[in-house]
Parts: sequence; C-alpha cells; structure tokens
Amino acid sequence: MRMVGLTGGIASGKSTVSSMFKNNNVPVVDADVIARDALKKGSGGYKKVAEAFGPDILQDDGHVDRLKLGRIVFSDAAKRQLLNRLLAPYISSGIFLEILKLWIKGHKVIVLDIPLLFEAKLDKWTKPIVLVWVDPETQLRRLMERDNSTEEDARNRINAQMSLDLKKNRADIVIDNSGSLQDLQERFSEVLSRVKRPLTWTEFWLSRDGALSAFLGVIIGVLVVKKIF
Ligand SMILES: CC(C)(COP(=O)(O)OP(=O)(O)OC[C@H]1O[C@@H](n2cnc3c(N)ncnc32)[C@H](O)[C@@H]1O)[C@@H](O)C(=O)NCCC(=O)NCCS
Ligand SMILES: Nc1ncnc2c1ncn2[C@@H]1O[C@H](COP(=O)(O)OP(=O)(O)OP(=O)(O)O)[C@@H](O)[C@H]1O
Repeated sequence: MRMVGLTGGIASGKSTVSSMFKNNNVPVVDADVIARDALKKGSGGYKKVAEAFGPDILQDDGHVDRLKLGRIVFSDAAKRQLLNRLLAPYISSGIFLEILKLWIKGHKVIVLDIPLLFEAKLDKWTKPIVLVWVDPETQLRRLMERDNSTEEDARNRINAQMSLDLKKNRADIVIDNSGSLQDLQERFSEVLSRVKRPLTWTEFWLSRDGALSAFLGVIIGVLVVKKIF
C-alpha cells in the first residue's frame, strides 16, 4: 500500500486538495477529524485535557470550547506542547485504525492529511510527501477570511507551526497554492497521475493483496517442499 503524506500550513489549502483526492476516489485519512473526535466530550482525550486545563476551557454544556482552547494554546508554546502530548496517543491510534480499515478494504493508494506531519515526526511513514505551499500574505489573508479571525489570532496560529519554507525542503512534491482554484486544479491533475503511478514492489507487498499473495506463496512452497522430500 502507498501511504501518501499530505501536509502544509494552516489555511494553505490541504482540505481543498484532500477533497480533490476524494473526488478522484483516493481515500483520505484526516488527522484534524481524528483530533476532533479525540476531544469529544467523554472521550479519553477529553478527560485528560479537561483535567490538565481546568473547567475554564469548557462550555456550559461540558463540551470543550475550541475557540478558547485555541486562543490559549496558539499563544503559549508550553501549553501547546502539553495539549499535543496529551492528545498524541489518541490521534496516532486513531490514524492507525483508519489506515487498518482501508488496508482491510484492499485500497492500494491512500492519503494521510496530517497538518503536523513533520512536527509529529510521522513523515517517515509516508512516501511521497505532498506539501501544499502558499505565500505568507495569501496564507494570512485566507486564514483571516475563512475563520473570521483577527490578524493577531491568525499570526499566532501560523507561528505555532514549522515554517512552510522549511517544510518545502523536506517534501517530495510541492503544490504552490498561491494562485486561483483553477491553477490548483491543473497542478493537482499532474500530482494525481504521479501519486497513482504503479506500486513499487515494496508497496505491493505492504498492500492487502501483496500480503495475501506472500502468505499463499509460503503455503504453496511448504506443500511443494513436503511433497518432494
Ligand atoms: C486547539 C484546538 C482545540 C483548536 O481547534 P479549532 O477548531 O480552532 O482548529 P482545528 O482543530 O480545526 O485546527 C485547524 C488547524 O490548526 C492547526 N493546528 C491544530 N492543532 C495544532 C497544534 N497543536 N499545533 C500547531 N498547529 C495546529 C492545523 O493546521 C489545523 O489544520 C485544536 O486545533 C486541537 O485540538 N489541536 C490539538 C490537536 C492537534 O494536534 N491537531 C492537529 C492534528 S495533526
Ligand atoms: N487556490 C485558492 N484560491 C482561493 N481560495 C482558496 C484556494 N485554496 C484554498 N482556498 C480557501 O482558503 C481557505 C483555506 O483552505 P483550506 O481550508 O483548504 O486550508 P487547510 O490547509 O485545510 O486549513 P487548516 O490547516 O486550517 O485545516 C479556505 O477558505 C479555502 O476555500
């Protein structure tokens, strides 16, 4: 199985690109969705976070006030690291479970949409790594427009992540999303054909069909050897 890493910065366009993959029948594991589940009221992650950050980050109905928690962690590196540490086991096991489900279904190529792919050192599990890059001014403008946020909040969120230029040096494929949606669609078509290239032998053996072939091969081999000797 080929596990394509999809990453970028906040509001660089990962979700837009991930929708394009889904529209082309390539399944996507979305780490943001898994992280949201990990903070749902009553979950293991919720209990840990509520205990560590106190009742101030909860709404009256007991759910986490994501805006409030966001303001705290995106302006304080130590608190952000604490939140990351508390949620990391739930996020990684959630990602692993989603990969397993897709493996069982026999998918050959899947995309892992993980904003913090490099920061969380998950890049070693994905190849190729696709980075959605955008110029800093466009990133800030799109983030403020999408989230209706102040410049200060938006800058805090951007600065909480590794810079997009550093990530660029570590990616295999860079999509420059500073232009129009039409430009993005055109660049995406090239990337899709690259991502859908035939599997390498290693990727094949890691797929469900490859593993089954290897297993059957061993059984047949043992039977043949038994018959000969
Ligand atoms: C702080 C929280 C509650 C804010 O929630 P909010 O709904 O405002 O934002 P949302 O979850 O949609 O995230 C938006 C984007 O913020 C960025 N982001 C999220 N968490 C982090 C983080 N810990 N460090 C840096 N950037 C982050 C990502 O680019 C993400 O796509 C939430 O982001 C969270 O629980 N973060 C910790 C979990 C995590 O690491 N998520 C990223 C998955 S790899
Ligand atoms: N090429 C583009 N032209 C204009 N707007 C765009 C383009 N690409 C993305 N956008 C818009 O920019 C915003 C951010 O894009 P998107 O939500 O895909 O980013 P993201 O990287 O998934 O963000 P996050 O890290 O917060 O999950 C959205 O409002 C989206 O509609």
